[in-house]
Amino acid sequence: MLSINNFSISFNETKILEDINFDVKQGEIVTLLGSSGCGKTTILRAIAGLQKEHDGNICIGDTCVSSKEVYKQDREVGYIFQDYALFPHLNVEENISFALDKLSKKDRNKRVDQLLEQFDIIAHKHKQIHQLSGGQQQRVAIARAMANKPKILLLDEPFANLDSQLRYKTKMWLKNLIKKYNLSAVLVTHDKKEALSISDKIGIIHNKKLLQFDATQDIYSKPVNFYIANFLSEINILPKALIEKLELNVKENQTAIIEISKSKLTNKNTLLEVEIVDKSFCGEYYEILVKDVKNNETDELSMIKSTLENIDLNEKIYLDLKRENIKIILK
Ligand SMILES: Nc1ncnc2c1ncn2[C@@H]1O[C@H](COP(=O)(O)OP(=O)(O)OP(=O)(O)O)[C@@H](O)[C@H]1O
Repeated sequence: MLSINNFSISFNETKILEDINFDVKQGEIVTLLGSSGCGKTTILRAIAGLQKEHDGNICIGDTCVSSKEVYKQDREVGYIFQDYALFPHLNVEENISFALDKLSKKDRNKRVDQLLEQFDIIAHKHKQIHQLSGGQQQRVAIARAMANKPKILLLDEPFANLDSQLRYKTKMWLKNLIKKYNLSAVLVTHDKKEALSISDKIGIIHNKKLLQFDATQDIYSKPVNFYIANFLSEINILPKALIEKLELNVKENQTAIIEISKSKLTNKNTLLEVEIVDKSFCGEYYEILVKDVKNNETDELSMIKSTLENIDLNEKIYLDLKRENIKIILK
């Protein structure tokens, strides 16, 4: 449905994105994830035809366009902006009608009422935008983006302005909407939990490049490098002493990692006895400074993040790290 090919872009001679390639199939939700300023919105704007100067091409269905070639109206794309971009001087009905200027007045009114019903905002039809809650404003923005029955929805940080309760509900609602109408959606966010919970596929952008683009489960379980692993999950980097003790084959350009949730301490003997030297509470886990008690020759301390659940601190304490949970990946 949507294909981004060799997409590169510079602003004021500074390269922002380089050779980006990915596809979005019909019915698929793809999330572009990356830190602030990495170029996520720029990709959405280019897909919508709002950012015309770029290299490479963008294909929607069978139509491939490079810079400047096709007007955005032809692209069958609905764009939901981060700040919703509703017109403050128009009411709800007028905001949605605005997107339907090609229809007759009668058809326009009919379609607006249909959308207001569909998005459960009919009661707010005549309200001004400032009279709506954040969640209601978002529904108006989505109704406006859906007005022309687009094939592709572009969503820029769609949950950023909602509180956590509403965020969860809206996420599920939006996911169902996209699936029900078999749309393709590209969503951008810097929130990894959001990305993991809504997406079929995730692309991670860093240092101008799309580092990895994969199905959500795959990118989470098989990150190609440390940046991605660290971005998507809470991990421990195994200290050198532990790598040696576990006889792991870790090359110069590699690092060994394990998720915090799989980094356990136990009172059962695992042969990796440690002494807790210090601990700091960090909410979901503790940062624990441990010393290898078996190795008297070294005073080296290692930091491990773990919970202290089911641990008797007065007994001998051991690290419990299952080999199959340790990943060796590129630095
Ligand atoms: N029209 C423009 N002219 C010059 N620089 C621009 C323009 N648009 C974007 N940029 C720059 O390109 C970079 C990427 O911006 P973009 O908005 O795509 O990032 P982002 O990943 O969406 O960030 P955020 O998560 O903070 O919204 C930024 O450094 C930004 O300042």
